[in-house]
Amino acid sequence: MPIQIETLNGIASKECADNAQSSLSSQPQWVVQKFGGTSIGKFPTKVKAAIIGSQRLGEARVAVVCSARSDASKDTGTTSRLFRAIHEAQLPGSRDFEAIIATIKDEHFMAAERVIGVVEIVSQLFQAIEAELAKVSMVLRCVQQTQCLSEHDRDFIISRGEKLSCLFLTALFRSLNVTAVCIDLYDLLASYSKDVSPSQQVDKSLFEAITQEISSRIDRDCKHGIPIITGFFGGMPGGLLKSVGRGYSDLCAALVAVSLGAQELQIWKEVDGVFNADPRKVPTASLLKSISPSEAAELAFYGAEVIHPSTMEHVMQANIPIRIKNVMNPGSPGTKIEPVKADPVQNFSVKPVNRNTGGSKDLPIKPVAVSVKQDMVVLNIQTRDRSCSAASYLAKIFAVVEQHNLKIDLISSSEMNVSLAVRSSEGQTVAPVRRDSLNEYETVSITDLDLASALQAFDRFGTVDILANMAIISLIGDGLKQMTGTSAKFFNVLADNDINIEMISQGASETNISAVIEGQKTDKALIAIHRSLFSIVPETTYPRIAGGKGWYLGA
Ligand SMILES: Nc1ncnc2c1ncn2[C@@H]1O[C@H](COP(=O)(O)OP(=O)(O)O)[C@@H](O)[C@H]1O
Ligand SMILES: N[C@@H](CC(=O)OP(=O)(O)O)C(=O)O
Repeated sequence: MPIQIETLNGIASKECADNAQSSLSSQPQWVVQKFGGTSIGKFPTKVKAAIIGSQRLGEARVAVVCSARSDASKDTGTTSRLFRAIHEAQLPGSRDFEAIIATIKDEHFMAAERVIGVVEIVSQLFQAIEAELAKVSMVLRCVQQTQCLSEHDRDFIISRGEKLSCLFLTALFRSLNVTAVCIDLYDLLASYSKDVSPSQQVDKSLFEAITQEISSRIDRDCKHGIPIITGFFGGMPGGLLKSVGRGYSDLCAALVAVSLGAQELQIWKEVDGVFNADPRKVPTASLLKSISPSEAAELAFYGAEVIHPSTMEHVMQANIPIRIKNVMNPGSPGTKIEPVKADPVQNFSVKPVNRNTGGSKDLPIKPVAVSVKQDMVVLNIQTRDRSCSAASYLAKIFAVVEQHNLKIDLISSSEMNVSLAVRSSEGQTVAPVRRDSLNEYETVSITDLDLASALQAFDRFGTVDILANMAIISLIGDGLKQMTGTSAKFFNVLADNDINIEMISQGASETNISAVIEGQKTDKALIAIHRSLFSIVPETTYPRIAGGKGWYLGA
């Protein structure tokens, strides 16, 4: 049996792996490593090397959290395929879901044969994969017959993507004689989640129950070796997909880190860390060595796909740093998100002090990044009833927003007009046209059901303009509000590049200035803003930010 192990430093022997394992049991501290679907799909040997490399350092036990594998991109990955299978099963008479499940099986089989060198382990893995997919097919057939899909069914089906991924990685380690145990968190708090109503509060006590259960599972099932944990966890009211959405495995990793009291949570990506702009769109973007939790949360929410927005809160409260690392370049230190001293009122994000009046010297002196969030729809709602008070008008609008589950990312309002930038649900379209009569909405392509029904509700008390295919462009940095002239420069750059601004938001957050622009102009906007606002020149030439040094606001 081949027992050579590829490590970060080359090839190690079985002895090294055993040493690593024995050092595990004597080391109480944990490092939690989360790997995304494309990393596991495209670079499994690099993922394995990153895990074993960390173990060999011997300083901590490693716990691994896996997302569902994707061979090429997230769109064609296992989770997306499972979503499509669910969609097909809901179409009366369609059997196409069976072909999708067969494709998922083939992809996992091929990966196993390609990467795992021990025939016996590969065949055991095949059986385990078949058993999981048989359960998925059974639920899908049932959905088709009954034409009824519960959140519970949806969560179960989607969760199997992470289970397959963990089975694969566990088998890979077994083939290398490294002890690894697959831990499935789908049925975490099973009794709790079955009884729980979708309106149940997602509060501190829920997360405490979840983290307690995770730690007792790991303690019970994996006394030694590497726990390989599904990035899907059960127990969220209304289901994980409804409450957290795609990218949920970052939150799972955060909860695992909290439950183990980890010394660090590592999110492994295919980029070196967080850059001051999307490095795939802005070639001159530079890597940020560290950012604050509030900046990371804002960046995540406003489009940087490096980390899920829900990840920060729990780990920061538990005083656990996050490090973003690159599977392709494990030697690079990546980006660190360091917990800041908790403010009892503001939770983990400590309010920056006004620099103009001599604030803390720890504060940054420039915006840290620019980001873009695509697929936004702007609804401009204007009241028809002038006699109604502004307060009751706003109350009506927000009641509709809540009832129809709209995800609002930006709001701006005057007395009788409200503009909402909302996300159109995944894979659902809204036509890029303005319409102001309800009947006409039906003639355009709004397949987003929540949005379509919300529009009908808004139409009862206002006239609605719809702008589709929009994007939010955001400038992010702690204390931005206090940086004199920053927003003027931001908006000027957009104007100079002939980019129209549909909506502006500044002031609600200390950390963010945002504008809504046409989606197709975002690349141009990103490059122009990065060029103008992120150039560093010698300190002496810098004149313009009160209290700042070394950062130049441009020409
Ligand atoms: N500020 C940013 N810093 C780093 N990556 C960013 C940023 N904004 C957007 N991105 C994008 O986030 C993605 C993160 O990396 P990757 O590991 O490829 O993603 P995934 O987990 O979706 O496979 C990249 O596609 C990168 O282009
Ligand atoms: N597999 C899930 C959850 C996830 O977190 O994915 P990733 O880590 O690959 O972004 C999804 O595709 O949404």
